[in-house]
Amino acid sequence: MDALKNILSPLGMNTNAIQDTLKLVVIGGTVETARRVSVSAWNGFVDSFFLTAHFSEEDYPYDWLMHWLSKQPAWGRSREFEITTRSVGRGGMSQSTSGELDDDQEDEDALVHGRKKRKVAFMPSVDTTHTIYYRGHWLRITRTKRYPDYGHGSSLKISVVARNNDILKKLVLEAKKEYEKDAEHRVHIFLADTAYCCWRWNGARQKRPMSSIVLQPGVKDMLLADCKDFLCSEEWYAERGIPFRRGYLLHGVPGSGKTSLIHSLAGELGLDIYVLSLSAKGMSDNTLTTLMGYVPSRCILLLEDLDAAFTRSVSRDDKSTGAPTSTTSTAATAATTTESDGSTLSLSGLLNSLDGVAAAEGRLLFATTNHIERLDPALSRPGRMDVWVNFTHATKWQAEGIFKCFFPYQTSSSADASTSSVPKDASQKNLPLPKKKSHTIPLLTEEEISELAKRFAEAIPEDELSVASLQGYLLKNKTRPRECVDEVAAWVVTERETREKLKKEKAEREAKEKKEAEEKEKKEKDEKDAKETKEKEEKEAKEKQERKEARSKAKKARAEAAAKSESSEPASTANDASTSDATASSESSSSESALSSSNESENTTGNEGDTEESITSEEESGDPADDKEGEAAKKEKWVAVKGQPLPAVEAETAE
Ligand SMILES: Nc1ncnc2c1ncn2[C@@H]1O[C@H](COP(=O)(O)OP(=O)(O)OP(=O)(O)O)[C@@H](O)[C@H]1O
Repeated sequence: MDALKNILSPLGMNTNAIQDTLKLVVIGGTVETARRVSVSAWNGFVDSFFLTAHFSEEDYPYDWLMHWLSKQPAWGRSREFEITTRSVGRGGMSQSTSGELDDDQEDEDALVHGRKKRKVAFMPSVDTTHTIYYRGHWLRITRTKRYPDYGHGSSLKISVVARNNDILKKLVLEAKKEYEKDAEHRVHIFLADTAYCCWRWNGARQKRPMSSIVLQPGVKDMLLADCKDFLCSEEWYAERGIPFRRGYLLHGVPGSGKTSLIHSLAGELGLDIYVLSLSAKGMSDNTLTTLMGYVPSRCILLLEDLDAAFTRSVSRDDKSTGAPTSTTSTAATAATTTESDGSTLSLSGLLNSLDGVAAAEGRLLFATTNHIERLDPALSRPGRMDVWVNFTHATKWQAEGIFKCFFPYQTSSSADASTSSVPKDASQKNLPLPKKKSHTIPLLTEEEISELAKRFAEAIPEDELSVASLQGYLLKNKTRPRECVDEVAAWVVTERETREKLKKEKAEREAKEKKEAEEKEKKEKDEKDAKETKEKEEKEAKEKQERKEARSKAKKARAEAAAKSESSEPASTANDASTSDATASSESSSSESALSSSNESENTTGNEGDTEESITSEEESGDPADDKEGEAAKKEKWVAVKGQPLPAVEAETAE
């Protein structure tokens, strides 16, 4: 302190005030450090007595626990809330116990201004710890967000003071049972996320009763029995060494009930549906294999519009046999197709992921397609697609069935009642009763409905209209059963006309597109040809120009040589004859060497020069102006080499 005083005193500062401040800093720091150490020591001490379980949002137990917690009053009494309109967990269940903001909780389906009321629920906020008493133990529960910036990735931490983890096991089991009980009436849908190579829960749909699907007699029963039989035959498959998988190929016209049947089967069998689109952006062999590896054992794996993936990008390498291949060969064939969006998928990759080692056991594979003829036989062979079902346009039998599904009838006991009765018809026995009267449907007797259904079916042409279009017509007339039958014949005519019109328009559009494509192709070809011709002409002109320049250069050189020899001539005349001859011959040889050097310079371009020279001599003969110049040059040369025999000069000129 004294040392500090010594330092500060020359600066003229109030040393007492600074000392006090420093004391405060030191004391404060010591107290805070002591507090932190004691808190962490206490936490460590407490944690040493606690068993802790972590539940991640990506996995099912998180949903079970969240669902269970939503039923716990203590969870609902939390003093810090997150208010949400989103349903909690995959079950789509809101936090019923944590308090609803709606006044009339009973009227769940009520509409406000034509929209369904949104339920607002309280949820304990993240990063707060709640204590819940459960079976003689205090549970400390904390919900945390692992990636707060991205708004997802919640996890749950449950700690309990206990000797072993039995209490946690019991808790998870109980939560699971409750969750499954509540989810009994729903089908969970998961979609493939190609970006993160995982399955994302997409919602829970109400189960669709099998009776609402109208197919040819026996088809539904056959499929249901087959699925049930498969699901309980694991041992049978294991004993025979057959992979425990089964594939169903539902093919046929659009709007014939393929997807609806799968949803209905999932509800009946209590399975979740995992939907995979092979033509999804970023789908590759590796992504597909990884996704297949994450498919749980008892579920429905749905590959929709299988042919669409093939027309888009999937191709099969020539060598592939369609049998399961090794990873190396998959990687090799993966390179066969690469889309601009980065999707790389090969048929070998698809086959490999369907029944390779990483493929899940115990799953039911359902694939739908509108164009079975486009599928590779390796994909649809037994073992991959064991059961094939063809879906056609509506038959009269189906028309009758779907009519009965739409219009419930009254029983004799409730003849005067204003509500619909429970249908007795076997095909309608599973139809849920309407919760409340939403529109006025006249209740007809069973006989009348049967009669109307028959008349309706008679008016529907066999195997011409899709069941979806019949459903559309019935939906439009859902409150007018009698008028619906009276007007059906006219509707069929209109429908035919519309279809014809659409067909014609489509044909015209296709023809137009084809014509446009052809014209475009022709135009492109013409443009290309014109461009090529122009380029050729330009090249030729350039070459000609270059040759001309070379020629004029050569001529200039010759002229210079001739001029030089002319200027030296008077001097030579003064000398004696012998000297003159010698000089002349030496000049001539120098002019020759000048000429030959100019020729050499022309020839330095190699082969091109050779060609040029031959062309030049041809051109020279054809061009009168050049001829004149040539004559003059010859004359000059003659003057330059006079005294030498003419043929030699000519020969040289020709050179
Ligand atoms: N056989 C059927 N029984 C009952 N409803 C049907 C039937 N076929 C079609 N529908 C109705 O038509 C609509 C379309 O059916 P769905 O999507 O199942 O047809 P799809 O064959 O899968 O068509 P796409 O091949 O175009 O996918 C649904 O609303 C469904 O209720």
